[in-house]
Amino acid sequence: MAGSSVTEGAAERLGYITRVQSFSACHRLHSIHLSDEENKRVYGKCNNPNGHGHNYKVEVTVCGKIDAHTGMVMNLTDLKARIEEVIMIPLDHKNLDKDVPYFAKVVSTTENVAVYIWDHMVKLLPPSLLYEIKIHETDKNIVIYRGE
Ligand SMILES: Nc1nc2c(c(=O)[nH]1)N=C([C@H](O)[C@H](O)COP(=O)(O)OP(=O)(O)OP(=O)(O)O)CN2
Ligand SMILES: [Zn+2]
Repeated sequence: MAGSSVTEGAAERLGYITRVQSFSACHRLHSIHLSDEENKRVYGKCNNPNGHGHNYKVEVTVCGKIDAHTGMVMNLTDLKARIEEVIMIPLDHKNLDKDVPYFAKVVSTTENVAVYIWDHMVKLLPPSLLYEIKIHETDKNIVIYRGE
């Protein structure tokens, strides 16, 4: 089109960018809202008193306009720094239930880990930029949270 360029065209386009981060942690599925018997019934082997571990893989996706001047939705190096703050420092090599105060009363399901990450990440990013937190708890168990 006359008068436009590839760079100008990109200014109106939305991009989704994702940074992947792995962390290791242990936990036990045990709800303070359930009796010991109910906990055993609901969570089965995951209610084992001494817990179990995961190598979680988290995908943090942001969505926004591709800036005409920088060519970026946001600098992935900045996203990496936020991930360090929100995921690695508080969660990596931790016992989620004992080391992370948030999970003292909130059961450490992967759904709730995703909510935890969303709630902390959203405060550190420009408004409306965070799109999705996807967590691979195992190769087969995957949870998505989009702030809804
Ligand atoms: N809705 C949820 N259900 C379960 C969660 C969860 O976070 N949200 N978590 C667990 C356990 O923590 C557990 O670690 C899952 O283990 P497991 O079923 O053994 O994992 P795999 O499916 O990968 O194992 P395979 O035996 O290879 O199938 C349980 N439920
Ligand atoms: Zn587990």
